[in-house]
Amino acid sequence: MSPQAQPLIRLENAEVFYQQQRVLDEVTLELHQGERIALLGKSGAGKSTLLKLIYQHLSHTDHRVGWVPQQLGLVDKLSVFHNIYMGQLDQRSRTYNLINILWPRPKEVAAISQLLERFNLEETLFKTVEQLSGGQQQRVAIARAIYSQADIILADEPASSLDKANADNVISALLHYSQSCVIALHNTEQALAFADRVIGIQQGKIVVNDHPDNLSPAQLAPLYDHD
Ligand SMILES: Nc1ncnc2c1ncn2[C@@H]1O[C@H](COP(=O)(O)OP(=O)(O)OP(=O)(O)O)[C@@H](O)[C@H]1O
Repeated sequence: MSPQAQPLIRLENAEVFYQQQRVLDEVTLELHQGERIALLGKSGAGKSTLLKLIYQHLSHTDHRVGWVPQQLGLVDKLSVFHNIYMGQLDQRSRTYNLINILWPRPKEVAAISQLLERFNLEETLFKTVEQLSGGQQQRVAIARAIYSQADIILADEPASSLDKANADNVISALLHYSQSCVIALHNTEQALAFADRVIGIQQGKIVVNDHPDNLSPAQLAPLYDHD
């Protein structure tokens, strides 16, 4: 990345309040194309709030954002195919969408099946989301963000319901398919292994913002200390 590159977004002394309580405080941050960022901090530190703020800022740009919230945003009564297909609804004509919703075309079925294989979900293609486990649903939400061909994926603890093998697989798929991503995590080792920047939040303030080569698990441990 060239240091002169125009950032995707820049936050300067950003604050967020919920009911007069400040939950993000003086956040100054730039995100650049191509960066893989891990967001760390204990529960309630402000990770989701920061991701939502980043999402709001990106939605005012031309960049396509793949958004994987903690609640996943899937439609329970629809199939995995339909949920993932919805990731590209705005890129296709209304007629093509209608045809695929009623009679999924072999081309789209093949593309989505291939993605599902990456997540060990190939058996679930025409199951409804409500028939899947929490961890399977989490992987479907990530597959949908990838299928949407986003410039940047914002994922809020995408590996929280997964065992280590699936969690590693999900993170590596996110890295493989996304140009840029910001991933909120609780696992410091995972963050140090994949990210090219680690941002640590404590009580709404950014207290770490560095390359993993300059950080150790011991340096990140205070992020998880009790208040
Ligand atoms: N809608 C809301 N109304 C009031 N307070 C909120 C709201 N959403 C979050 N908060 C508060 O803002 C603070 C930051 O919450 P946030 O969800 O950003 O933390 P987090 O680091 O993502 O936590 P977790 O790891 O548990 O998801 C917390 O104190 C939380 O209670």
